Amino acid sequence: MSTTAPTPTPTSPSTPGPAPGAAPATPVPGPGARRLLAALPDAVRKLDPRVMARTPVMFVVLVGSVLTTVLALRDPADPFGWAITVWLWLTTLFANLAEAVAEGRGKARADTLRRARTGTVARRLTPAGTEERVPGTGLRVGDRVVCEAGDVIPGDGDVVEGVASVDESAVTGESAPVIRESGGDRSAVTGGTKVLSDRIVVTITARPGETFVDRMIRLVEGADRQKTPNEIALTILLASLTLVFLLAVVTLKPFAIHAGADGQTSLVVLTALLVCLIPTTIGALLSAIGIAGMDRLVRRNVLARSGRAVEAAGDVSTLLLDKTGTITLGDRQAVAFLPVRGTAEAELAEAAQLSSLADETPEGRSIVALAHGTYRVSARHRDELPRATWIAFSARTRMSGVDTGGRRIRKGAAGSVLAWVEEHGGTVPGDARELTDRIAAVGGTPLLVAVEEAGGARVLGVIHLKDVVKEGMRARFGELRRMGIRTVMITGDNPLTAKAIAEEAGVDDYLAEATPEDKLALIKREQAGGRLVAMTGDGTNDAPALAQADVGVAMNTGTTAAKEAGNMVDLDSDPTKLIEIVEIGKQLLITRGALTTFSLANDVAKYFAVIPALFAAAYPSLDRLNVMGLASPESAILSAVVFNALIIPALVPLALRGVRHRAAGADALLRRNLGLYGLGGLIAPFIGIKLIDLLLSRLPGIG
Ligand SMILES: Nc1ncnc2c1ncn2[C@@H]1O[C@H](COP(=O)(O)OP(=O)(O)OP(=O)(O)O)[C@@H](O)[C@H]1O
Ligand SMILES: [K+]
Ligand SMILES: [Mg+2]
Repeated sequence: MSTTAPTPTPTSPSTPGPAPGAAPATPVPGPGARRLLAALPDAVRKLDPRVMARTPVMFVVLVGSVLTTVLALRDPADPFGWAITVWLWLTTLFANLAEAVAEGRGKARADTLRRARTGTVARRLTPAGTEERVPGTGLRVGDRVVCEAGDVIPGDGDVVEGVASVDESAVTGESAPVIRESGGDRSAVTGGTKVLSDRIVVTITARPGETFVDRMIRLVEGADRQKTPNEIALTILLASLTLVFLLAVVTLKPFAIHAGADGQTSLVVLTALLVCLIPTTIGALLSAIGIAGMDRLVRRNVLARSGRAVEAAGDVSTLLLDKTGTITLGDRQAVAFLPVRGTAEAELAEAAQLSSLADETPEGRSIVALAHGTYRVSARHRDELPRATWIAFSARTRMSGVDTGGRRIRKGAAGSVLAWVEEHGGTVPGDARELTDRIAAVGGTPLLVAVEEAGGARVLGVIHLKDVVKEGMRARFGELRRMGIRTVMITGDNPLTAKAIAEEAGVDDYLAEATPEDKLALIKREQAGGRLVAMTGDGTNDAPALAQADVGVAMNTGTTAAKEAGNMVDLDSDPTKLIEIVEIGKQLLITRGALTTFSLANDVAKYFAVIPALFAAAYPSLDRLNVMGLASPESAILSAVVFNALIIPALVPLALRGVRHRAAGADALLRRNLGLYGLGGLIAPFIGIKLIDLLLSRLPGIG
């Protein structure tokens, strides 16, 4: 992980982090009776017709329950009517219970997060530069606050001054401290986390009540949950099927009367038949499946802002990653100054230091440290040069530097600095290329240093910035390949460095010298080909691309801009987390597909129980359909209703856990699961209904 301080052993990227705030020793309670019981009050509350109306299938069951209740009250001596009534109410309740249990997990997590939000006192800087103490809730966007060792950071913001190690475990559950610093791609801090060492100044970027933790709480509680386009489509399909069955059952009514059943019984029976035929199983489990998918992500320390992004992850075919900080540790440190022939090492080191005095990026700071520490250049401070013009680094110019005392010094990407030298009438020494290529070939980033003074412009030499590929990348990218996902590294760095890192990390392809616009264009091009694109990044220059991608995963270590732009944030800042995200997305799609198939197949079997029972008296030949040999018409119908109700809680664990699958193409998985769950759905009711019938036929009044 890019942010883990060296002292404690960092967790390997493949280990999912513990749940936010979860005590590591306590086992997570299973889907036991306790959880069901805890969810019961919520399930009852969800009987509100306005809530039920969001799931048309279950709304029909609710109406059916009310109807049979009225009928049972009119004929209180009929045990059959009461039995059907009770089981229809249970069907409705079980559906609500499924959703309530799924939501229950998030509620527990929200409670632990709320504790991270307890009131803090902020040390706000006044315009005069003094400190004043204000409550954390009184902060406004743009306020600057000071945080020192031991302080809890009072709100979300960006570090504008200093470096500090921060304990973010209150939010991420990860106990290893992380580095937060101004200038680079690791500048964002989260309110509620704790500074462990040093002093930083933070500019507040979020209003109280709209912080990251606030949003996280709303998210895990499902308060902002909206149906995804896929869920809406499936809900419409289920509603249409329900309507078709409703019409079919209504047209059965004259036949039923003709068959000799008296009007009242036939109404109960027809209601029972309708509930058996409509897709209640999937109707009951649909929202629980979606909630469980989001929850699985949260447990892997990924926050998804929309269910739609989770679904898209299941279909992603291209993954774009930025290099620095995502594939590499991102702590680009200067390790050597290499002068061109005819230039003294000391002159290069001095110029490199001077050009970096105001460069707040990690690269800039490391250059100053190297010049002073290893090359013995005497220490300077920017305040000694009040008349200097400092040129800040930007991803577009790829250069930074200073104009001072008649000298202009620039350092930056080779292409940019060479262009600058030529523009100012200088010539490029023959060995400049040689030096940059030598650094790039080993995966380092060369920064060319050049100066322009009275004598003209010239290249002084090269700074070697070293970066390290994160551990285990190659194996994880191999895994993505097996899932059918192409990985492309995009970097602002030069093609040679990009090639070296791409080969070492094992990505399929790379794009070098990419500007933010290039990154965006690449995503649009992939999408135009009908592919769903995921992007992981951390920098402000990644933000447009993160926003455009179907799945934009921002590293938690990254800048606020990146985190705002993406639709997911990985609290562990592990770029290969996408493997898990894709798996969870696939699992969500497959689970929904499998349970829909099961549900539809499952209803077919109930024809064989209910239809023969309904018409047994009038059309004895229909008894051939009674393949299950059910005891009596009443017992057959009740058995079907009971099975229809019980299958819901029986499938809740599967809906919450998700259907297991291996790394394979989505099509193959889908086909396999359709076969399995279609067949299972067809067979299960025959066995289940027969067993229930055997039990029921022993009860008085039914058998
Ligand atoms: N502080 C700096 N001063 C001058 N030049 C720099 C500085 N930092 C980086 N560069 C140069 O600018 C190039 C682009 O840097 P930048 O950080 O924008 O890349 P990036 O697009 O974020 O890369 P990646 O996508 O790999 O994270 C670098 O390859 C380097 O040559
Ligand atoms: K059903
Ligand atoms: Mg970057």
